Order: sequence, then structure tokens, then C-alpha cells
Amino acid sequence: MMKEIKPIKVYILTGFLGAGKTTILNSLLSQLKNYRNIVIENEFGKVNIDAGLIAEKIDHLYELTSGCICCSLDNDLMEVLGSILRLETRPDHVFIETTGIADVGNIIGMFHIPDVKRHYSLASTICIADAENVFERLQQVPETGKQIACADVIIINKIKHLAVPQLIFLSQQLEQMNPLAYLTTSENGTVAFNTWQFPEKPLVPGITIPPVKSPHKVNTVLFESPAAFDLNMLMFVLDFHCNAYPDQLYRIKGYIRVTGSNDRLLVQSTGKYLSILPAGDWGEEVPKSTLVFIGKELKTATIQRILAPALKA
Ligand SMILES: Nc1nc2c(ncn2[C@@H]2O[C@H](COP(=O)(O)OP(=O)(O)OP(=O)(O)O)[C@@H](O)[C@H]2O)c(=O)[nH]1
Repeated sequence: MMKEIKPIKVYILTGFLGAGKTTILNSLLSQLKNYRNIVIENEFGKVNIDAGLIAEKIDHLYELTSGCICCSLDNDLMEVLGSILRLETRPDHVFIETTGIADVGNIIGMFHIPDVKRHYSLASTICIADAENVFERLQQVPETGKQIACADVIIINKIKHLAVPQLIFLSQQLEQMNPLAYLTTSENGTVAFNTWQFPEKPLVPGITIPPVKSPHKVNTVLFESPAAFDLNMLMFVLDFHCNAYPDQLYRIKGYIRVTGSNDRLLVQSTGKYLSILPAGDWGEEVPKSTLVFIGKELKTATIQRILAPALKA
């Protein structure tokens, strides 16, 4: 009988240029010294400066300098993922440090390709937000908003010079942009690996923060209904909108009920990728459909209009 091989855990690090990705990566690597770790660095230009800054012992460092791995068709990421599988010993973790302006939805999408999924399991997408300038970046660079929206973990870095009220305000703003992510802080990379290793947040936050006037345009719309969806129509409308408007619709997550089934289904989308999979039964819970949409200037009425064809009896 063939021995079952455990998929390699993948962590994607995002965050604008200089936010502290390499610093935090080094801290994580030092905490994971007893494991086999591989780092994939993506940087623009011929010389990968960050490579020299990865201080901790790692088993392999792959440098991808020929373009941004999120947007180039002939990017080398797939090739590297293949090479890793041919190594004598499989690593435990692969860390991918993206360029500061990466469209992370596209990179996440690669880990949903069946052939990739067989060997790699995307454990977490970690966005590092620079406490000193994340708001300015949000206004200037649309990818920053996407990076926050797509994250499973948001680390606010460089917090030393931030007064407590400012830090609370920043945390609230980021939480409002992505209520699905686990939020933590760090100064010079001091963040404990095990605090964010499996940060499954409850789907819908206990308290909803009323929309405040914020300098960024990323927001969340919560859709709740006791009604069941028509599964085929829902797949169609979500797939269509994720593909047609990837620059407006960054992420969808939620549990739904569908007509003709008692099952609870988990809906997830990041970028253009959409999945709807069985997620056990409802247990004590009253079956209902709850979906969180994260994107740019999303309106409740628009989301209701998008979903309406899938709710018709
Ligand atoms: N004051 C302060 N500086 C920090 C902190 N974290 C990182 N830095 C500094 O910020 C600069 C950028 O940090 P990096 O870790 O290289 O950031 P990066 O996101 O990898 O940068 P790019 O690869 O250029 O996108 C370096 O000079 C770090 O020493 C922090 O928490 N506080």
C-alpha cells in the first residue's frame, strides 16, 4: 500500500513594500528551527535583496526575480513548487514572501488547482500592515486593500510609536475591512507562531461595528437570510461576479443552506476562485444562509441584487 504523504503547509506573506515581511519571516523561521522550512522570495528586478536578509537557517531559498508571481503567466512559482516535490526530503513549511504590490488573490488561486492541492495545503495568508502608513497605502495602492481583505491573519507591525487610542482605531478599521481575519500586533517581528497558526475566527463577528467614515474604500457587507439558495444558480452568480469584478469583489465567506438538502455548505472565494463545499450538518443551529462579502465600496443593495436570482423559489 502506498504511504499517504501529508501535504506541505504553505504560508503566504503579503504587505506593502517595507511593511516588515522579511523581519516577521525571520522571526517565524527562528521559532521553527526544528522543522524543514523553505522560503520562496519574489522580488522585482534582477537582484533579490531580501535573499541576503533571510538570516535564519532554512533548507532552501528560491528567488523569483523575473516578475511578480501574481500576474505573469510565465511565472516561476509553479516550477518551484514542482522542484520542491523532487527534493530528497519534503519540507514541513513553505513560506512565500510576495512583492509589496502582489495581487494575492491570484496566488491563493494557484493553491486551489487540484494538482497543486494534492501536495500543498494553504495554511494561512498573512498580511503585514505597517502601522505607520497603512492608511496612506490603502488610498494609493488598491492591492493593499486586497491584501488585507484576503488575509487570514493581519499583523500590525511597527507599533512602538503608536499611541494606544491610535492602535485601537487602526485595529477597528482593519477589523471592519476584514472581520474574518485574526488580528495581532508586532514590533520588529515579535509575533508568536502558535498564536496565529490555526486562527479560525467565528464567521460573523459577535458585534458588528457600524460603518464609520474611513479613509479607505474596502468594506464588508453581511448577507443573512433564513432562505435556501438554489445551488446551481448561486454558483453561477458568484462565479460570474468574482470573475467579472475581481477588482471590486475581493473575498466571500459563509455558510449557506440550499434547496433539497439538509447539509450546511461552506462558500469561500478569494480573487477569482470560488468553492462551495459540504461543511457537516447544522447541529443545534437553525439552518440559515450567512455570507460575508469583502470588497471595494460594496453596497448591501448590490449584494442583494446579485444574490436575488439564486433565492427565487
Ligand atoms: N521601527 C521598526 N522598524 C521595523 C519594524 N519591522 C521592520 N522594520 C524595519 O523596516 C524596514 C523594512 O523591513 P522589511 O522586513 O525588510 O520589510 P519588507 O516588507 O520585507 O520590505 P520589502 O521586501 O521591501 O517589501 C527594515 O529597515 C526593518 O528593519 C518594526 O516593527 N519597527
